[in-house]
Amino acid sequence: MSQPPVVIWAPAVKRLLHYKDLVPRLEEVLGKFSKRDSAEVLQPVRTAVPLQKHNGFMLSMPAYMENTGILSTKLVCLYKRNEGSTLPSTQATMLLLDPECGNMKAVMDGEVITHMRTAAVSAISAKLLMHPEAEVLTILGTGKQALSHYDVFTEMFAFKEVRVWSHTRQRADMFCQHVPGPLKAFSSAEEAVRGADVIVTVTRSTEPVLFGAWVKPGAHVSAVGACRPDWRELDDALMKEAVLYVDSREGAMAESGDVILSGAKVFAELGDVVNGAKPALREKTTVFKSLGRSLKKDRKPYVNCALLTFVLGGRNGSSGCRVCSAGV
Ligand SMILES: NC(=O)c1ccc[n+]([C@@H]2O[C@H](COP(=O)([O-])OP(=O)(O)OC[C@H]3O[C@@H](n4cnc5c(N)ncnc54)[C@H](O)[C@@H]3O)[C@@H](O)[C@H]2O)c1
Ligand SMILES: O=C(O)[C@@H]1CCCCN1
Repeated sequence: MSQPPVVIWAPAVKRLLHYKDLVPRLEEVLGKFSKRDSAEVLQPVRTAVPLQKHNGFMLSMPAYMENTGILSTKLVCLYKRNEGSTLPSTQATMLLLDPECGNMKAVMDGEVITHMRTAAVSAISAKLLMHPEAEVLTILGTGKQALSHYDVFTEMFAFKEVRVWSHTRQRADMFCQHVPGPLKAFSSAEEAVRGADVIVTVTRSTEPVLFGAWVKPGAHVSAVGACRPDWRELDDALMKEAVLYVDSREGAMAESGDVILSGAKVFAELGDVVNGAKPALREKTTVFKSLGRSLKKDRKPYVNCALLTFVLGGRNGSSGCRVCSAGV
């Protein structure tokens, strides 16, 4: 009989997972994914179950990395919470299985993983695409993703100024009180954005919150919210003017309202840039549209929780996963 799975909850994930390890591993897997080699990263269609009664979705995101020996799935519940709700809008669990015999090796909290993975991929986009002398970072949104993006962007880059906007001034002020380091809260998104070199959009908005007319030419945008085909965070002007990078072409065409509804053309995947197959056009205005997974009804591999199991549960010789052998 197989051993019961190891349970790794949020405090342990926080202890184990560090951006300095996560960022290079994610960069490596983004590159592997863009080569479309199914022995490297195979992530079939993500299934989305609408929870109409509760205004949400349950997403099932399996992944297999044959060469690395990783089999996993992430389950995400995504809710459109009412304003003022204290419940998280995104909740996630990860299951790590042994690909040799199918037994479950670990059950992991997926919330911290989702916060950190998403922010780390945005930071990779900035590393590759922002102007090398970028000085001003603006974050639109003040939730969980805003915090993880603040953490990794300030760890990796030396911005002279960090600005934050939320759709209520109170939220922006609260965010500034809770994070260490100098931050400026703004009541107007336009004022927060004008002159910024890097802009991160991490809101639950379904309408544009960032407009091309405000964006400084040559700025880099990491657009993280709006993950449904009819949701927007960016307006048409920005989507059409900017050079568009995505995590997956298939995902962007299937899921991103910003891409689908604006008719913008994808220039490259981040993995293409990592692989040297496409250039990083730093001097242009660039948008990285982050989605993390695909709903498209095809069998193309995709990348998301595979990235995290690669980091958390990479094979350690023949003895099984690092997480289990570490006995966490
Ligand atoms: N791309 C990815 O891989 C990925 C991963 C995780 C989350 N997300 C998305 O990122 C977004 C943020 O996630 P989170 O976990 O930080 O959520 P959260 O609920 O913690 O924070 C959301 C923020 O959006 C703000 N907001 C809500 N409605 C708004 C509106 N109409 N206009 C402007 N701001 C509004 C809230 O005040 C809050 O600051 C969500 O859309 C989520 O689905 C994307
Ligand atoms: O890839 C993810 O994990 C997230 C979950 C929430 C919606 C957007 N994508």
